[in-house]
Amino acid sequence: MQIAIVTVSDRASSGEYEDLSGPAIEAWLKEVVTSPYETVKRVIPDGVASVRDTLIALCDESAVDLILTTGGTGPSPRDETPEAMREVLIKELPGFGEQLRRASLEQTPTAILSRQTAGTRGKTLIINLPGKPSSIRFSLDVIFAAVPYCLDLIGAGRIETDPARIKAFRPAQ
Ligand SMILES: Nc1ncnc2c1ncn2[C@@H]1O[C@H](COP(=O)(O)OP(=O)(O)OP(=O)(O)O)[C@@H](O)[C@H]1O
Ligand SMILES: Nc1nc2c(c(=O)[nH]1)N[C@H]1C(S)=C(S)[C@@H](COP(=O)(O)O)O[C@H]1N2
Repeated sequence: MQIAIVTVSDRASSGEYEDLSGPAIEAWLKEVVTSPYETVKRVIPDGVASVRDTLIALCDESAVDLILTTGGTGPSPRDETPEAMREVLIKELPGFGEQLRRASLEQTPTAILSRQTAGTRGKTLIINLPGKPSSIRFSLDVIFAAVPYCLDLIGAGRIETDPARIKAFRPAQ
């Protein structure tokens, strides 16, 4: 089981500030995922080509099971993660973005500005999260129950979670 964490940020990738969002994802996974996995980390600039090429390489060459991206989903000119997703995904799973916006709107009115989505390419599930480090824990908390079953369905590796934190939902077969 390989999980990739991709930080999409011009300033974090240039060293203007320290990447805090990637490490926040890593810390959350450490707390919640109880089955063995390896992490692959990338910190890349915004832009369609940068995000598309990184995601395609992680799917097609590294064959990672799950990719969590953070950043680049807003309306600013350089926010192009969703445009890159369009060139990468074979099947879109819009429910992840819908749930992130629905839940986040109860916290902040600017959640309406987010264009996060998710989907699959081969046996890889890719999910976008917002860029703000403080949004990571909340975002993963509201979507992750559906992730292990989605990985089962696409033939990716199996994930177990600490049920005290996230109860993975697998419908009875
Ligand atoms: N990876 C990150 N690490 C630390 N702080 C971040 C990161 N991504 C975003 N932030 C913080 O959250 C704020 C809002 O996030 P947003 O995604 O709009 O960043 P941004 O201004 O587009 O970053 P950039 O221009 O570098 O891509 C940023 O101003 C920054 O303070
Ligand atoms: N839970 C949560 N969702 C959130 C936010 C947040 O702080 N918390 N920020 C919003 C803002 S201000 C923007 S612009 C969009 C897109 O953020 P991104 O460009 O960093 O991906 O996510 C939104 N969703």
